[in-house]
Amino acid sequence: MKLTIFRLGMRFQLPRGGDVEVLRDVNLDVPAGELVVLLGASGCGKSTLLNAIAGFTRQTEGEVWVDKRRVTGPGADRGVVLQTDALYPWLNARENVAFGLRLRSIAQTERTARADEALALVGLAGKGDHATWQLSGGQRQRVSLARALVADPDILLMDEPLGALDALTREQMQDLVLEVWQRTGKTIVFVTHSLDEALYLGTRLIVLAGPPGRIVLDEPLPFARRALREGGGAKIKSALDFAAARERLRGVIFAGAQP
Ligand SMILES: Nc1ncnc2c1ncn2[C@@H]1O[C@H](COP(=O)(O)OP(=O)(O)OP(=O)(O)O)[C@@H](O)[C@H]1O
Repeated sequence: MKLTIFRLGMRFQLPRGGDVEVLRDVNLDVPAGELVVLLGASGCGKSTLLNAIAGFTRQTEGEVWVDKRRVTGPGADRGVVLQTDALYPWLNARENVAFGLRLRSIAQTERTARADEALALVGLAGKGDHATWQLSGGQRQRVSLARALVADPDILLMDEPLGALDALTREQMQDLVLEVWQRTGKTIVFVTHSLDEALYLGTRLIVLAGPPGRIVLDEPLPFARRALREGGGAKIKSALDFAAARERLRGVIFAGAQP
């Protein structure tokens, strides 16, 4: 489903009076099925933008639309995965995935079937009965991803979902994100401050600079589709054009402006 961000601005009130401008005039049109990566230095407003799309915080200016519906709060049309997994320790993996369906009064058999299907999609088939403490960090983030997917949202919002993982697990999870994207065709907005991750995962790259956060680069990327065609990333990440793109991007981020 299409995502539209129109003249979005955000100011936060400061406790001692006054306010701080965190986002200014952000405009973005994301067609259905695109994998958009939001990249920018720490504090430039990436999470603030994602939270506004999720409906967790209300922007002070502008509008967010999912297809023809205006976002005014959280909704089942947007699934969210955060850096910390926030799984309920008293529930097993399947129950964690199915939790949102329970709140929507979906019958137990359907909840179980849908949770198991979502777990299979993230490579955790047969792990539904596992307690959360029996799962590795990567597996816990797979459960979080399954939990976001189980309600079949139109858009998947991911805020540094791989940021807390070790380097090897992170690479495997990047390929999982690509696989899930290919199999589900979801529109994904993925926040990261890793240049390599952004270049590898996105079909479109948005660079934010700030404060106040604004878009300084918006361009298509070829590497994700190449990785899916060629079945893996190691060769792509060490290719000359990937290294050149990384260097150029580094310049953009540190200059905070277009090259
Ligand atoms: N509720 C709030 N009140 C005041 N300032 C805030 C609030 N939330 C965020 N900020 C400020 O807004 C700016 C942007 O924060 P945000 O978390 O969106 O950045 P980010 O790009 O996601 O950073 P990081 O990569 O470090 O997570 C920061 O300077 C932060 O301190």
